Amino acid sequence: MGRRDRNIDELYRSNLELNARSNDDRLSWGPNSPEKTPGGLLGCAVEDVEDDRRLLVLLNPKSGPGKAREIFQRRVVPVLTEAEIPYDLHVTKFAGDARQLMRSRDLSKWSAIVVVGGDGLLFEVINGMFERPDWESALATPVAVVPGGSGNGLAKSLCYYNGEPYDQNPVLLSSLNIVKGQPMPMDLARVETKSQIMFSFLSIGWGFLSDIDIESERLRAMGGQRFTIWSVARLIGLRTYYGRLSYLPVSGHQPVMSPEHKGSSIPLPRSMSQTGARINRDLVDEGDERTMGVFRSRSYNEDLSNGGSMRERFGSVSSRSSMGDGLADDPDGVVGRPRLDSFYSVASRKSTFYSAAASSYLSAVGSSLSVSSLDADGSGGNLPPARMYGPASRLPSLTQPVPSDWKVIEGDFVMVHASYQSHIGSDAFFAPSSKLADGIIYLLVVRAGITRTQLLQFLLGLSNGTHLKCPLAEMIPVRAFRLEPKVDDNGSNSRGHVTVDGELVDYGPLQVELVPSLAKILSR
Ligand SMILES: Nc1ncnc2c1ncn2[C@@H]1O[C@H](COP(=O)(O)OP(=O)(O)OP(=O)(O)O)[C@@H](O)[C@H]1O
Repeated sequence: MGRRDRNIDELYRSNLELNARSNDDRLSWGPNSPEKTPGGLLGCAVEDVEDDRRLLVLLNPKSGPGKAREIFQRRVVPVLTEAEIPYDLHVTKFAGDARQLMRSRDLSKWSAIVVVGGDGLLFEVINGMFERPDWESALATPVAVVPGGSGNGLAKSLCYYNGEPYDQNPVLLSSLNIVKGQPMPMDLARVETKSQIMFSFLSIGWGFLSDIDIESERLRAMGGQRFTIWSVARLIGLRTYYGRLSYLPVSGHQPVMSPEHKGSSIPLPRSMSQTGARINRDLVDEGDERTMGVFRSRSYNEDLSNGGSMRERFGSVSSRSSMGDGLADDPDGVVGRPRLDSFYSVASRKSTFYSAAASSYLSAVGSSLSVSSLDADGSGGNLPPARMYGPASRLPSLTQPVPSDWKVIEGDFVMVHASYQSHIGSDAFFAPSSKLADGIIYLLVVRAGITRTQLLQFLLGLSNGTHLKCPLAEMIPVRAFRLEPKVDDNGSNSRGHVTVDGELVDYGPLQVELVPSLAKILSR
């Protein structure tokens, strides 16, 4: 172990001791700042070690309670300085800024992309990577997270996977992941709605938990507390939503549910067509043709276990919706189903482009950043229209029936929530069995009929992973699923919300399939 490593380890140990002594001042590293400690945080000479790492740090000053700048300057910079890792900092100016940056920059300049903020900022970064024709090589650049948001589900999950005590000092642990971590494969979910394709690293939700997430936005200044307060409000005004859930179970995995649930009678499903629901009319019209689909789950599972490059496994498709041609245009040919839909108004994205030149920068010693290194012409005005690239779907389209070996449940739900990480928030231990790259979506289903008391028990259990003892809460490991919330005749959403990684998406049908090990994240 070199001196630099020893210094970082010492930093880690001394900070844990510091935290044990004082819970009031976890920020306290002493008066260090990059300007004040040109020789490193501990004032030690550091050996010259061959290290060509350079980070791009994206910081959302509006994350959570708005402390991301302070967190970065006081607690991350000292670690990077000690490790002598130079970085370029971009402070986001508006929602979508990080996404545009990821779409338009030469990522080969950086060894990793560090997100200082919440899960929403990482969602932008990942989806920006998929807006590049070279998405596959973009995804080879690992991401890293420093928790500064309200939820911070991925940061907490990483600590859980590594057996580290997140609550003692999440920022330090995340910083150590950056300087000492290795790129680890991470599953992503490909999500398709009627108008969008996106890639998710954390969760997808409909109903109760998503309602809390979105409706508590007005309490953002409170940080994570906002979820607790709004949970009480939603418990009092408990809502149910009608819809249909179809899923492909992971073979060999049994659903996890409470003993009470196993014996309880669940309300019988109603037929969607009899209710006059507008959901997926094609499915109703096509009737038994669902067995004709070529996208059988058997081949889906085989795909999952195959090796090879992502292109070999899935093909590659770009969605060119705004241009209206609706055809997949991958020059290498398309293995999967061509995309017919599209999204993103090209005009609106262009009009909201801001140059990175307007951002402020900080640099570790010896890493001063010239503005031009981020934004060559300072204008940023010549971006190509946004398109979504990435692996093609192996599922039937949203308007086609699901394969015959999928399971289907229909009726009233309190929530459906899915995740591929252990934690969907720093205090929401959603899927204790989940791993970073296990190829599994954990699908939590809570049907109508649950009482407020039971739901309260569920919420309390969510902090320590005992929520599945709650009657009517069922956790199903799946490879893919389709959610079809009933949309009112007037197109409204019955006050419910659908979210992807905590971001609001259109209320309507969506389809999700896990793509194993699609991204890389720095972890130990
Ligand atoms: N400068 C900015 N001003 C306003 N919004 C921004 C800015 N930069 C990013 N955003 C948007 O803010 C949203 C929330 O950001 P972020 O995820 O960092 O914090 P959070 O929502 O508090 O945390 P979490 O997602 O973990 O709950 C994201 O959707 C992102 O697009």
